[in-house]
This record gives sequence, structure tokens and C-alpha cells, in this order.
Amino acid sequence: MTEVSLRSLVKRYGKTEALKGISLNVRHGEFVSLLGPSGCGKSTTLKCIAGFEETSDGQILFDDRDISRKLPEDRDIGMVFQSYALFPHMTVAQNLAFGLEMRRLQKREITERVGRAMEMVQLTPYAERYPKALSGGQQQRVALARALVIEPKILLLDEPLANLDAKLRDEMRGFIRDLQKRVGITTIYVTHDQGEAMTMSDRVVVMFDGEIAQAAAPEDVYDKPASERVARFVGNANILELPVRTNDEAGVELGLPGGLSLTIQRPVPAANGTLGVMARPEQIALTDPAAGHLRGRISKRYFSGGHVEYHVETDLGPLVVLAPTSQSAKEGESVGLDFDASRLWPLPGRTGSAESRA
Ligand SMILES: Nc1ncnc2c1ncn2[C@@H]1O[C@H](COP(=O)(O)OP(=O)(O)OP(=O)(O)O)[C@@H](O)[C@H]1O
Repeated sequence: MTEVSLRSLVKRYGKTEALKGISLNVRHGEFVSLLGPSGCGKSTTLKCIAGFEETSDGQILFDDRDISRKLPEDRDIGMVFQSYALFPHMTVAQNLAFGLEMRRLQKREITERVGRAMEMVQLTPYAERYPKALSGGQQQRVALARALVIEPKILLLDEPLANLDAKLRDEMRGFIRDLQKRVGITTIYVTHDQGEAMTMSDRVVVMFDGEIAQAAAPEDVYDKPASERVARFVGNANILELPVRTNDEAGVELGLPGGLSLTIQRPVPAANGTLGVMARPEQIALTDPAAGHLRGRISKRYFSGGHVEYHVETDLGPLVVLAPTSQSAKEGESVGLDFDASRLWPLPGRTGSAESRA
């Protein structure tokens, strides 16, 4: 198992700086996702690690070896692409054997390894089929097996599920994650789908404009985003700008319309004037109009099977609330909103001063 270190990695395409000096350590056996909007530099990062693109500056280390100038075939990586990239004129077994034949392994060992790899992705009955006679999910499993059969040190996956339909995508998330855990291989996964990144990863690396905005466990990226931009990119976020009434070591009291208040019971350094806080939709509950922290009126209601999403007009602007289906309210209805103050998250850069939060 191998640790990958990116040190101040820069990649320029002419005048475009696709990577602006990113640094990241991926631990042994860790599953890390690079998540961000189109053009933020996810694929460029992966291509630099794979050696398909030369870096402009900085270093890439596998364990303590600088591999920045090595050819892709000398880096010991397995790669899976969105497009599968299988050889159409070869059967499943031949696709898997190809990389081993290139490495001049003995025939017996090739047969053994191909057999094990097919078992691993549950495709043994399909050994003699050609890719065109397989479903998208099966083709992607062949691509995975082909990447793993060479027993690489690092597995790199570039949007591998993007071509699959929603249900298959969900199944494949679990499949890839289970396989990665069993094999224990250090894995870097590129996606622009936040649900995919959250469910699969040990750590999510959120990127914007060629820079890392946050690298943390999925729960932390969701509950404690490093910025308003991260908060909004990773799920739905209600951002409230509230006046600070008091602020000391015990916590911060924030003012609400109608003389009410909310208290965050932990220190928030530099919170003065106003403070921007984030509340996820499921952290706000609908209550009786006479109760709760805030009054509002439901402008939209969207049923989505497991829960109902309400858009609520309030004195603090429109808010989104996610409620269980057991609790039903109608469009036009007046409601109260109750915040889970223990989960309100103060946003850096949204305080009265520029100083960052502890
Ligand atoms: N070969 C290239 N030549 C010039 N510019 C490039 C090249 N490849 C990428 N870029 C630019 O580098 C930036 C990062 O691109 P990259 O493909 O890494 O983004 P991404 O986050 O993977 O996006 P997507 O999700 O759309 O694949 C973009 O501004 C892109 O236009």
C-alpha cells in the first residue's frame, strides 16, 4: 500500500493555471475523492498523478519517491476511465490478460491472475464475451478488474460511473467501495457528484479554480464546511446573516426577528457585528406558527418519497426545510421554524472581522 503526496503542484496549459500549487497527502489504503465543479482541475490532478500530463512545478511522491518525471508505465498505477476504454476486439479474459502479457508474465500466472480478477468483479461466467455484449455496469467492472489485475500500488478512477443510469450508479458505488476495502489499495477518485463522493470516501477533497478549498471526512465537509462556497456546493445550505448580541467563551448569542435569539454554545472568535451561519435543510424543523425561532409561510412543497422539501418565506429571506413525510404542511400555510442550534455552523469570512474561526 502506498502513500501519495502532492507538494505545491502546479499545472499550466499556456496561460491557464489549471492547478495553482495544490498540496495533499493520501494515506495508505485511503479512498480519497476529488470533488468540484467542471473545470476546477480534478482530472488534471489525476492525469498528473498518472503521468499523462507533465507537471509545471511542484512534486508528486509515491511513498518517499519523487515520481514527477517518470513515464506512466513506470508509476505502477491502475486507471479506470468514464469511457471504460476496453479493447472491443478482445474478450473479457483477453482484456484482463493484456496488461500481464505486456509485462511478460508466465502463461500459468496470467491464467491464475485473470481468473482471480474475474471472480473479484463477479464476471467469471462472462469470460468469453466481447465488451459489446455486456451492459454498461459489467463493462465498468471489467475496466476495474483490468486496472487491478496488474496489482498496481495506486488506483485512479476518473468519473467511472458517469455513463451509468442512476440505479446502477448507486449499486456500483457500493461495489467499488467494497472491492477497494478488500484489496486495501490507495485510491483517488474523481467526481463532480457530491453524493458519490460522500458515500464512498474516507476523505473528500473539494476543489475550486485549481485550488483545494477543503480536505476532510465527508461528515466534516457537510457539517463544518470551510467556506460558504463549500457549504453551497456540498448539498443544500441555508445561510443566515445574524446580528451578534453577545460573544464570550461560553458561546455566541445571535439575534432573530421578534426579539428571539439563537445561541451557539461554543466560542466563535472574532464574531462581532454580524455572523454568517449555515443550517442544513434537515436541521430546521417545522413547528406550530406560534412556536419556534422564526415565522414563515410555505411558498413551495416538493414531495420526494422519503421526505418533503419546503421552501419557506421568512423575514430572513427564503429558507429550505427538509421534513419527514409524517409531518405534512400545505403551500400557503403559516409555520414556525425551529433551528437545531447545536448544529449551526459559523462560516469563516462571514464574521464581522476577517479572522478565521477556531
Ligand atoms: N489540454 C488542455 N489544454 C488547455 N487547457 C486545459 C487542458 N485540459 C484542461 N484544461 C483546462 O484546465 C482547467 C481544469 O480542467 P480539468 O479537466 O482538470 O477540470 P475538471 O475539474 O476535471 O472538469 P470536468 O469535471 O469538466 O472534467 C480547465 O480550465 C480546463 O479548461
